[in-house]
Amino acid sequence: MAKITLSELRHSYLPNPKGAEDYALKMIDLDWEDGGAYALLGPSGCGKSTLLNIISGLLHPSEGRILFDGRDVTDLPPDQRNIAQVFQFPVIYDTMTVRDNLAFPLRNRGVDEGRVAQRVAEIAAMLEVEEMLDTRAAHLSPDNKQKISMGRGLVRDDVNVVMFDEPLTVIDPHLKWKLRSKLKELHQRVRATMIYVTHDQTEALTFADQVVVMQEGEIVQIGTPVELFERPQHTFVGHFIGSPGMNVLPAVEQGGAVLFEGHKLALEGKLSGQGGDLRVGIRPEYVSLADTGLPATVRKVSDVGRHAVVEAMVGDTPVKAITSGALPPQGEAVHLAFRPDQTRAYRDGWIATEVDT
Ligand SMILES: Nc1ncnc2c1ncn2[C@@H]1O[C@H](COP(=O)(O)OP(=O)(O)OP(=O)(O)O)[C@@H](O)[C@H]1O
Repeated sequence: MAKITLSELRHSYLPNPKGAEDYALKMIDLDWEDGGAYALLGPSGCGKSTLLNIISGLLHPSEGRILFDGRDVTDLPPDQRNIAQVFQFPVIYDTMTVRDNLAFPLRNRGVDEGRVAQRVAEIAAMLEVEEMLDTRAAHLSPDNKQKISMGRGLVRDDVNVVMFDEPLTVIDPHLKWKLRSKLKELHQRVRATMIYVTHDQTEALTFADQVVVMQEGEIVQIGTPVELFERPQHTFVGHFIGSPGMNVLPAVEQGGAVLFEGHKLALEGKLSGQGGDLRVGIRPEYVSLADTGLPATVRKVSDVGRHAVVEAMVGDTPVKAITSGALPPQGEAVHLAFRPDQTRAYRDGWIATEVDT
């Protein structure tokens, strides 16, 4: 396994790119540490596949270098990069048995049969597919085919990185959670460097120790699932992660204070920077219905099981609060309290409050 360094990477699909908008990847500087479990998370079109294809060598970046353990591999073709990849759709040989499918990547590399048998047995046990080993792959369900496809990605222990590209797309929803936690467990056992690409926050947060969040060709935050939830560095992260996402509210600055709909807000710390489009971000988990606070009118209440989401209008702006207490009826006048240590300012999307560490 290897540490993977992406240094000053940019990529444009256009022959003569001009402005930043012509780049599918704007400027990526990133280290993937050896043995880490990473997720690359972002909406459709943000550049995930472009980045993955650059790492695997299917695509040559317009600018920048890719290093594996410090060795420059930018000009190496995919077959010399020693990468295992698991795709959205199963890549297996239908006419072969499960055993031969799992053995294939090893035999292809000339691994001796004793070691092949041992490794296939280990992977089959981890994936709990031992009883299928002699079944022809054509007879497997789509879920099991994808499991075997994952097994093929994990069977070699000499690869630099295992990359998963939306591997649960074809999996039945009720089996997804099982395979998700299985993959996490597999990473803990094999300790390979793994990159899991997805647009699904639950998949990313369950699998990864570190989540790399992308938006429009840029990395907006790298952090643990807790860090992304607790202190979003960008409004996009706050909104994209969480259910519902962070409230992102219009704000104005007045004499060093931050006002939302004319009300002064207490923030987590000192306001930093200046100018730009000022917003306040607070997660619905940290907004509560209280006796005092911002006057609001309830617009909608959605009971989602263990808690409810109350949406209330403060002036012209809707604010969401997650509450488990008594639910107010629609149209009721209420007060909203914001937890100050979870209330942050953002300028042009980026965090603009400082906390003492
Ligand atoms: N072969 C291509 N030629 C031209 N533009 C492309 C090509 N592939 C991707 N793009 C553009 O590059 C940007 C990033 O696309 P990319 O496929 O990397 O995003 P993604 O995050 O992987 O999206 P998805 O989850 O839908 O695959 C998009 O604007 C896309 O339209």
